[in-house]
Amino acid sequence: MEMQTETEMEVEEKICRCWRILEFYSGIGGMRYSLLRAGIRGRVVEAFDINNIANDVYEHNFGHRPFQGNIQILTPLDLDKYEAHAWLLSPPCQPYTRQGLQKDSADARALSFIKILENMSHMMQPPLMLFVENVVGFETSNTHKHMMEVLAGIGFVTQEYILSPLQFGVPYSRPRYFCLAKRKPLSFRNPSCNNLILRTPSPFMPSKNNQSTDGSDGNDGNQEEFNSSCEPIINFLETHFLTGNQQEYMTFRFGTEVVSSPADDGGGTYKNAWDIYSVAPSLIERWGNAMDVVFPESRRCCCFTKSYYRYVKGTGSLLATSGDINSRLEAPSLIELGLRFFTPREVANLHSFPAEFHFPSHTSLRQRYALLGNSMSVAVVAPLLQYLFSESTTSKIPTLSKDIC
Ligand SMILES: C[S@@+](CC[C@H](N)C(=O)[O-])C[C@H]1O[C@@H](n2cnc3c(N)ncnc32)[C@H](O)[C@@H]1O
Repeated sequence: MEMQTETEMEVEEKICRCWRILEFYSGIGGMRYSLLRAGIRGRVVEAFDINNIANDVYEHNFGHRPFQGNIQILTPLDLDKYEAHAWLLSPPCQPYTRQGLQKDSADARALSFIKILENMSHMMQPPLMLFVENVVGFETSNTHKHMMEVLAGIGFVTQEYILSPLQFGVPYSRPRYFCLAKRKPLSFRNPSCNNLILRTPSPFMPSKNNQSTDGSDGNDGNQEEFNSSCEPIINFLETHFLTGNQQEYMTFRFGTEVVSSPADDGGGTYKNAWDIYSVAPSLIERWGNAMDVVFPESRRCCCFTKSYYRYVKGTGSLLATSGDINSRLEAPSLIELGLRFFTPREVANLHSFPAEFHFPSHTSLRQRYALLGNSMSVAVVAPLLQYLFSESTTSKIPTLSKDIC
């Protein structure tokens, strides 16, 4: 009995030591996987998303169904009740994408984010830390300007980054904007980066994998420079889709270890995988010139968008299953390269989602691609979160100390 009480106390103490975190626009849980990978002692006290299917996936993987509804309806009082120390937000990016109309704050999809920012100014206890993810282009928007004004008004100090998985050894080009904000008296470990937009992870990751991109165009800096330090795409492929030669290559390079998950996506529904992932010759004939073709040995592929698989132009790379990287030049036609789409599991691997991540069986292939396309790179977000939560010692916590021992 005594033992039992002791254990309970330990458990309670552990819970007490957690940061209380809110995850807005939770989707399929990219932020939550990043928190896990970062090893943050935090508890997601609530997640919020309007999308039913995204919430199914989140619940399937985390055992908790996010609050389903429009974030816009949340009041300062509602938000205060969560007593959260940190807010993680990845609002819709369509208002700011280069391909879109760039309606910015006039786009209805921007309203919930603007509303939640404004709510912060009216809260009794605004969060102590904030993390925002969006597309490149957000940093020049009106919404961004408004965000910075609100944050400054309630005593936040900020650091901003534009980073891509290519800078973290992952052969995947997905540059994204990130804002890290801490409310005074909390401070960043590296305050010399306050009020700057940086294109390098060096302030928080001074290691061989990251390379300075200061002065780049925001699209990934010097691609060739990154390519040499990235793993080959083959490491992210489902091994049961590899050809005999490619499997030999894997065995030669990595012994018998299987790097990517060989499992199907949870439901076991897609047995004739080759058929559903191969690119139809008619599509190759029509759009071949616009296709981004990569090989298993390639060390870079393009960003997968939510329209991948529905469209081939500009939505993500296609994988050549015959020949090698030199074949692109030698092959008389793209059709000979045996092009196929990356599978959802492979896209998840390139997003650095853990092998335990699965889709519930009722989600369709298109829904899986759409949800993944909206999600984020855990390889990039995890170290950013680690940096955000570091140096936030309890002695500096002004008012919300009751949950932190
Ligand atoms: C860019 S995605 C974020 C995805 C998420 N970070 C992930 O890892 O999957 C934006 C998400 O916000 C949700 N969303 C958009 N507007 C919303 C609103 N007004 N209220 C609640 N959720 C919203 C969408 O359903 C979508 O899942």
